Amino acid sequence: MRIDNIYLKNFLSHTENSVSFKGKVNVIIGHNGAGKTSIIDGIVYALYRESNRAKANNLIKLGTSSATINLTISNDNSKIIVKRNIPSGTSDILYINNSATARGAEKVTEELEKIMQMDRDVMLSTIIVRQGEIEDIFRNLTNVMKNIMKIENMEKLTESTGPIFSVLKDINSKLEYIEKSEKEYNDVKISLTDLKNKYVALNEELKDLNEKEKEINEKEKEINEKYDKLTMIQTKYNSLKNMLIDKENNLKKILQELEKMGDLEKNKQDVENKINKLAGIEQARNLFDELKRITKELDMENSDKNKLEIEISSIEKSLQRKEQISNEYLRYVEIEQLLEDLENEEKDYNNKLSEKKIREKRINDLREKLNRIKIENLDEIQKNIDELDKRISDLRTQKGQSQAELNEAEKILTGFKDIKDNKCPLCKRPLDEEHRTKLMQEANEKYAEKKKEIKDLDKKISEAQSEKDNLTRKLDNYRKNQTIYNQISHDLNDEEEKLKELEEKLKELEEKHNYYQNLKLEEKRLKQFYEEYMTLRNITEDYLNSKKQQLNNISKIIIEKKNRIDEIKTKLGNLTEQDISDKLKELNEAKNELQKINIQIGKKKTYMENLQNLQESIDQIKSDISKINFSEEEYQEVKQERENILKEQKDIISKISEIKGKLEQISISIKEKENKLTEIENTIKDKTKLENAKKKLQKLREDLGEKGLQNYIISAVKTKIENNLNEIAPMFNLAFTRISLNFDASTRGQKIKANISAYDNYGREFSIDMLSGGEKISIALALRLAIAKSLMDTVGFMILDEPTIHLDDERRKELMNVIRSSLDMVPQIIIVTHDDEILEIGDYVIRLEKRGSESKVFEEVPGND
Ligand SMILES: Nc1ncnc2c1ncn2[C@@H]1O[C@H](COP(=O)(O)OP(=O)(O)OP(=O)(O)O)[C@@H](O)[C@H]1O
Repeated sequence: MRIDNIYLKNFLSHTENSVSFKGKVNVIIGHNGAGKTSIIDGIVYALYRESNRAKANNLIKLGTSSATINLTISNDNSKIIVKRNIPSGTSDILYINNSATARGAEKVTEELEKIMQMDRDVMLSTIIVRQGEIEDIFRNLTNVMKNIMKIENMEKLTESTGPIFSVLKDINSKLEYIEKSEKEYNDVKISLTDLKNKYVALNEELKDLNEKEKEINEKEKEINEKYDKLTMIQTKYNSLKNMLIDKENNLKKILQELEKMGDLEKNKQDVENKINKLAGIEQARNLFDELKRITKELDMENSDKNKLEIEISSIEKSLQRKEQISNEYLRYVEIEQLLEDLENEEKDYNNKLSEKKIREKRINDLREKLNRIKIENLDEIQKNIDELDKRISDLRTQKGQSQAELNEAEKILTGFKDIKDNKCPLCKRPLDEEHRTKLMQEANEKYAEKKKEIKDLDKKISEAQSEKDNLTRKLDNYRKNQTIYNQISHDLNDEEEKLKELEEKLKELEEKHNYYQNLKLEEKRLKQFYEEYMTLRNITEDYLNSKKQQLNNISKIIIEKKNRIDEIKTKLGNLTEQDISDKLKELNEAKNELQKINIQIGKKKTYMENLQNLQESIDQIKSDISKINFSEEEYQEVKQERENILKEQKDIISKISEIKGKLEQISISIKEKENKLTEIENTIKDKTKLENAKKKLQKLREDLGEKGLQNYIISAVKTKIENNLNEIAPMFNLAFTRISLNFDASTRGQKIKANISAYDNYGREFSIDMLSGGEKISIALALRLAIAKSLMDTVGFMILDEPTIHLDDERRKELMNVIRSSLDMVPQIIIVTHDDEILEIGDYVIRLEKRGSESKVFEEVPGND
């Protein structure tokens, strides 16, 4: 069987890669972490669902949720494809020659093991060699053997933590328990007999007590009947007795009350006499009250009379005063009328007066304004302006002449510049240089002189013009002032005329105004009389008469009241107010007393009736009591006897229940003990069976031990492995003729130890430790292949993951030779390495590179570029 291809999707660092193994020696090469070992992990997972990274889910590429591995393997007859998924499930499929032979993870693994003829443990310890583990086979051989022969399960059976040991432990503890139970059985039996004896004795005692209980019950019945009868009579007797006491008490109380009441009729007569005697005093009280009221009223009338007399005298005075000031009042009224008539003229006078003041002020203001305005001689200024005008005109004429001369000079100068035929532009004669220079100089001088002349003239014109402008402005201003002056003078004349008119009118109004003012003064003087008269205006003769009438009426009433007072006083005589109130008090008390006596008399009547009834019922109760014929002594005797019987009965009953309780308790204990005995009997019954089982298990443990079956199994397969080893080893060109393999079970601890030795031509024995590095690697690989071959017919491939790791240069070279030699035994070798040297022995190279977080695969055949 050889490995053809593996397809990895989302497996560790492989996003999606397909790797073919087309050579004999296939070298997977790349840097650390490039994804090399991941390919081997893929192969192992496809074959056995085995993860080298703790758990299967760790094989899924981070950031994805599932991984896929498709492995293609083949032999001469068939092509097998294994499809696996992680997380695993029903989707795993095994195809043989394109037909699905098994489905589901477990089924696929089972079928594959059959095809490969090798289970996972054998494969992983022989033809798949993990990083740097080639020689580990020497150290682990015993374990490898146990592992591949499945002996470790046997060991587990016999270990002190194993199932045989634990069953034995269980049996031992059961036997120990049986021993203890046998002892307990005897103890229980003795105590059971004791209990049964006690039960019989108590039963006898119970019978006696039951007899006694019957007797006492009879007695109890008899005495209860007697006692109930007497109790009924006693209840009746007691109730009658209580009733009698109640009635007698009531009778006593009534008699006491009647005695306390005394001779009520006589008392009543006395009080009634007293009341009759005092009857007149109430009338005297009324008279006294009337006297008090009238006296008070009389005081008030007298005070009203006094007030009226004062008022009348004041009215008479006021009337007198009114008479005195009546002329002033009338004059005041007259003046008021006159003032009212003159009112408008006075107003007119005052208005004119204030108008006069305003006009006077205005005239003053106008005069001040006129004084402030300056008046110039305008003709003089105009004359100066005219002169300036003439001067400017002369200057302009002069400037015109100078300008013409300047133009002339300029023309001459321009004529010289444009000269072409060398003729004088003025005289048109031939022009020599000297003549030309002289003429030019003259023309230039003239030009400069005229220029200056024009400039001076411009300055003079401008000065004269500005002087003229100044005078013109002044003239304008003076003209404006003159106009204003004329206007104000005109206004002033107007105002003065109006003021004159006003003064004349005021003169006309002055007489009335003076008259008005005099009236005003008089009005002021009379005003107080007028106001005083106004306060008295309602006081009249009629008013005085009505008051006098009122005074008359009051005087009459006063006389009437005085008469009535005298009358009452005569009636009352010497009786004082104190006397009256004392007697009234006495009368009220007597009336209250009479009321109380009447109530008592009513009560006395009811008492007398009750007395009669009570006496009758007392006689009746007494006769009932004597009929009952009850004896307290007899009752007490029966009561005591009954109590004694009840006590005795109670004692017997409690004793019976005590014995019954004890009997119940004992019978429970008897039952428990009997159950215990049956239980112990059942336990003891298994003793012989358990002892036999113990012997058999001890034997089984020995047989399954390393010295027994384990040793047998290993020695059976050992010969086959040893033969294979001696067949394979020579292919590595070793200098040994034979290699032996021994498994000894040590006496101490029963552990099997593997011993490998090599023998040379001379029959000398070499232990593994004595061999060279290359020899060790060769024998280790040979041993791995020998084991593999002893379990399967042909070994199709071998996988070596980083075999050179930790090896020095020499050993690395030796290893490469060994690998080359291995090809004779294994047709396909897959080597994982980061060591370029290994490329030397590879005929197919699979290069791995990590790009980002993804592994990329590049396959190549060395020498084919
Ligand atoms: N679940 C995962 N998803 C993605 N990448 C992972 C996962 N688990 C491990 N890796 C990364 O995959 C890369 C490949 O690991 P692998 O063991 O195949 O490397 P290698 O080429 O054999 O390296 P070395 O020579 O160091 O043994 C590593 O960088 C590792 O960190």
